[in-house]
Amino acid sequence: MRTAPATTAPTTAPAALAVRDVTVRFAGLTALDAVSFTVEPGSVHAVIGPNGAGKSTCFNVLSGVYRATSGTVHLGDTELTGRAPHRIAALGVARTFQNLALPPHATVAESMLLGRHRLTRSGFVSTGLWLPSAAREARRHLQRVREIAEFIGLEKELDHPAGALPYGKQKLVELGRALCMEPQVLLLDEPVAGMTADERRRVAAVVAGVRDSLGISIVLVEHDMGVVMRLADAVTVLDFGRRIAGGTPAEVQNDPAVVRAYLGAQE
Ligand SMILES: Nc1ncnc2c1ncn2[C@@H]1O[C@H](COP(=O)(O)OP(=O)(O)OP(=O)(O)O)[C@@H](O)[C@H]1O
Repeated sequence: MRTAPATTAPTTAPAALAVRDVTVRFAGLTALDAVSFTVEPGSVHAVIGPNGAGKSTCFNVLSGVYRATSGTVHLGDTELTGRAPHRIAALGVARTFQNLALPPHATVAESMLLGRHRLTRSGFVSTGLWLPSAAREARRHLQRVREIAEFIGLEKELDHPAGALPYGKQKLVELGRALCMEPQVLLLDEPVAGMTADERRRVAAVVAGVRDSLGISIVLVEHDMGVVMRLADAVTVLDFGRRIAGGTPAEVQNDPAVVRAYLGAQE
């Protein structure tokens, strides 16, 4: 992996993502029950738990897809609770999807450029008329896309159709697109699911690089315990919608409640 590209994000102090007493109820079922945790700036925070524990629900609340029944989510002083997904993205919380969500015929560069949309000042009219200011802006965005592609090791594929790349690289394109939004927080939904061991290692290295070189906080919902234990600085463990443990990977691994939850899930 290359050295980190300088960020063009606003130079505000990195903010913590604070989840406080978040409850989500679906018709009689409590999917999340007063869950609290804090994602420290520049850390990888994993949310784990057996099937049905509430991980996806938590992810969907953070990204604005689900509305919490009660509780709050803040990024620094900014309240994210109840905002629409595009507003949350604009406030600096970008996400990737569990299933691939790339436009079918776009190149890697075009797919990543989509992530620049909210940072684009020129409207469609000036871009369509190819005004010099719009052309300058387009060049700047493309340059940034190139830097990020280099950072994630996709610079050679920029002009390839994204959909024709191997699965692992397509997932990296999605990650690149999210990085193109210059987020403060990146939400990764099972980033290594369905990957080969090589692809998993590569994605894990890129995620570590995003934290270490770009200082972006990462919330990781992931089933692969090897990846979680290697990458995470902190782990929140959910079971039946409740937070049953939290701490470093080593701490939660030896927590009797966590062991019980996972053993119970295998019965
Ligand atoms: N939209 C929904 N409507 C009704 N119930 C839901 C909805 N989304 C999730 N649930 C329920 O909430 C609970 C938590 O589900 P969730 O998908 O968040 O768990 P998870 O930890 O992500 O599970 P998995 O590891 O299997 O993906 C489950 O009982 C699930 O059936």
